[in-house]
Amino acid sequence: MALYDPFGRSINYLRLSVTDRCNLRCIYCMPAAGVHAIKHADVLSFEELLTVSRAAVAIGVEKIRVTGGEPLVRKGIIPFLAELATTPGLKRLVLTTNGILLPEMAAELRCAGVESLNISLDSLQPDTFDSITRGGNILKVFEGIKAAEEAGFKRIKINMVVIRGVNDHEVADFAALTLKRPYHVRFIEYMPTLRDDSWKARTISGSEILGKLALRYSLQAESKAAMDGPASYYRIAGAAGRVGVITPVSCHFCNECNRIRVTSTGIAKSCLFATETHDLKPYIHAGDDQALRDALRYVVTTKPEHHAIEERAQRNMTMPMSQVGG
Ligand SMILES: Nc1nc2c(ncn2[C@@H]2O[C@H](COP(=O)(O)OP(=O)(O)OP(=O)(O)O)[C@@H](O)[C@H]2O)c(=O)[nH]1
Ligand SMILES: C[S@@+](CC[C@H](N)C(=O)[O-])C[C@H]1O[C@@H](n2cnc3c(N)ncnc32)[C@H](O)[C@@H]1O
Ligand code: SF4
Ligand code: SF4
Repeated sequence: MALYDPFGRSINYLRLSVTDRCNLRCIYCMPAAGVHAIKHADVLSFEELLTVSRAAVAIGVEKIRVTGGEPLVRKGIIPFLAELATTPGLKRLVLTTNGILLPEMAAELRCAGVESLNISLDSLQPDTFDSITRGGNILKVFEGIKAAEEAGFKRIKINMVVIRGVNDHEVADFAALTLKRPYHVRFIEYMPTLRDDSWKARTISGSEILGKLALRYSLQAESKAAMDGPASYYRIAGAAGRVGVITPVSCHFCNECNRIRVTSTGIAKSCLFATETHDLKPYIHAGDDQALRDALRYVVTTKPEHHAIEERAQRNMTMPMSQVGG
């Protein structure tokens, strides 16, 4: 069953946040003091998350990306993923993680039926990584990537949020990772989701990033596969992997948006930046699957044509990504 929004976009992708908690505190995602943790009682149980997922698949979702917070810190995540993977009609189950817990969990994730991993890594230098994540141990992420490869994950995507003056000098080094390994290294434009009066100076556009890479490498544009997310991809001549840019700020992809979001508290959002939210809990708690499906269909009808990042930033509207799922 195909699901379309009012702008004719096919909606087949759900980003499901399973927790707001995290073992890191990245400077662009959470305030220094962290965010007020949501009470356990307000977080959907795994059974409830499965109910939402099944309803989404029943109305046309074919791909679910599990995210957070850090999805791997939630106790019981592996059996949950194994159950989710068996949802009839679900074609692809994927997960986004900061990689810290992958050394011990990569093999279990693979066995549970997760098809591919997106791993966030914003620096290759221990000190810079430590200051971006406020204390993270980069060696765990390196080990995690290795463990994911050993576990048989074929398509490992590495996400780097590029921030001017912080890590932009590492862009070419990240691209070099694709020369020998089949990684997809994606450069993400920094979005002002927390209060940041100098965000425009700190955000580096996808085209500037590609310009930097073109100084060192010859890049060939690559086509996208069905159900792919927002990245545009390129290959350095002869490289095993590819590089990509995700340009939420310069807004090159809202016209092909294919997704809705549900948070760990059962709040559905039609857009990452939507101010209107839809509480699914009443339908989940009532055990009314038909009403839940109708509510999700309604969310799709409220999808905006594009985001309003600038207006939000001007009005100092903040949104820790750890609560929405990125
Ligand atoms: N504005 C906007 N940014 C998004 C959206 N989806 C993903 N992003 C950005 O892209 C980052 C990386 O997202 P991922 O979790 O790796 O997922 P993805 O790139 O959508 O997924 P795949 O292409 O399926 O691998 C997010 O953290 C956001 O910064 C979206 O719908 N809107
Ligand atoms: C919110 S995290 C959740 C999953 C997991 N904890 C991780 O870091 O991969 C998902 C993605 O959001 C991205 N993100 C968070 N805040 C962002 C911002 N202000 N601008 C751009 N990307 C952001 C992160 O880099 C990460 O790739
Ligand atoms: S980006 Fe991911 S790892 Fe970093 S603080 Fe946010 S949720 Fe945690
Ligand atoms: S900003 Fe909103 S409309 Fe644009 S791609 Fe993201 S979720 Fe879709």
